Amino acid sequence: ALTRRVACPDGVNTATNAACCALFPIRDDIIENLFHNTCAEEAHESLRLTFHDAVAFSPAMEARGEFGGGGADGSIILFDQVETGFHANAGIDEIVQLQKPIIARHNISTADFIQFAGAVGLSQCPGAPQLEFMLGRQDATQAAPDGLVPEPFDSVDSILARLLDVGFQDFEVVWLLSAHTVGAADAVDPTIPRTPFDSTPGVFDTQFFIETQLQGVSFPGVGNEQGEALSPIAGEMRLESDQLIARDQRTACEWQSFTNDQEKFAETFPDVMGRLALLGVDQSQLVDCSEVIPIAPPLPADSQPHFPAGKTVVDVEPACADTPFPTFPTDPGPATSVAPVPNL
Ligand code: HEM
Ligand SMILES: [Ca+2]
Ligand SMILES: [Mn+2]
Repeated sequence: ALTRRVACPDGVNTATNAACCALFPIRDDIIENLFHNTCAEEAHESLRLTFHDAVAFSPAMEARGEFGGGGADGSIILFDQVETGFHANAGIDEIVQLQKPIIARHNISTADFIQFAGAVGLSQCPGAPQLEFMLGRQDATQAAPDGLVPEPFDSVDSILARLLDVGFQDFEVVWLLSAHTVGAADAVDPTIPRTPFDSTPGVFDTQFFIETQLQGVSFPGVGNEQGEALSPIAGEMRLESDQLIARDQRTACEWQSFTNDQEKFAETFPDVMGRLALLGVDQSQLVDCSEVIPIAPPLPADSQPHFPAGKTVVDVEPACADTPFPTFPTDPGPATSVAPVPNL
């Protein structure tokens, strides 16, 4: 069936719902002036911000009669004096300060902007699936309580329980952690800002799942910081939580299943990110504006799942009892060393 589209006042775009027209100039503004058309620090931090705003929501606390946070309600920016001080939000003040003036120059709720910017930011990353964007969140009237955002030194039990509280099963936590394929750490070891979680932090590929299954051999900086595990290659950071979730019996097979399955991202990541973006949100008035989210470029033509140079299957610590670890070609050349993510 043909979908009736309305012409937007900008004379350029059309939309299935007129309410979505307002998003085109915001999208173009942030692609140009926040992300600089690149999947780098600002796009990565904007994706992380969607999680830290939304996951601060606890039905378990509400059931005990306590305020459990408002979820995807913009509180992390609206009450940034409180929430950027939480230990789990270390370093998030930088993207908050970059997003604030952009929100001020557009007519959009802070809650919507955070989720919108995360989805648009991800579209800058080759290989990423298109995320849904629903418009119409109400802004927070108070800060979220501390203690709801998982930390990299938390136990697997605690991380899985926290995410189950907001509706995610064990295997869906693995789906969510695909985000770390475009990520780096600034605060885990502050002497080495923007140290990536995989060798391809500018690309939404499966390398994160392959490389986290390699035996860790060294620390990239000072070493052995809280929440840090040994990493397999120079310049790469491994979070203790990623190390443990990759090896836990509840999650290891799901983790391994991503190593050679780029297509799997298309059906899994939008599902869990779409639900994350609606935590705590009154869904009765929302408008689907997913059409405004760009389609990410494809992976580079020569890109294929691989072991980093110097690594082979003997370096793998397989953790899935059901299925052998897949084999991959080893990149040629001297041992891979990863450069910090650019800060634009
Ligand atoms: C479930 C447990 C999780 C833990 C313990 C965790 C922990 C962390 C930590 C410690 C960092 C580094 C922060 C820094 O030092 O700058 C990080 C980065 C990041 N996280 Fe997570 N994370 C989790 C889940 C998620 C989820 C569900 C998302 C989905 C959006 C996500 C997205 C990101 C991104 C995109 C970055 C990179 C930010 C950048 O490169 O600047 N994380 N995470
Ligand atoms: Ca990657
Ligand atoms: Mn960062």
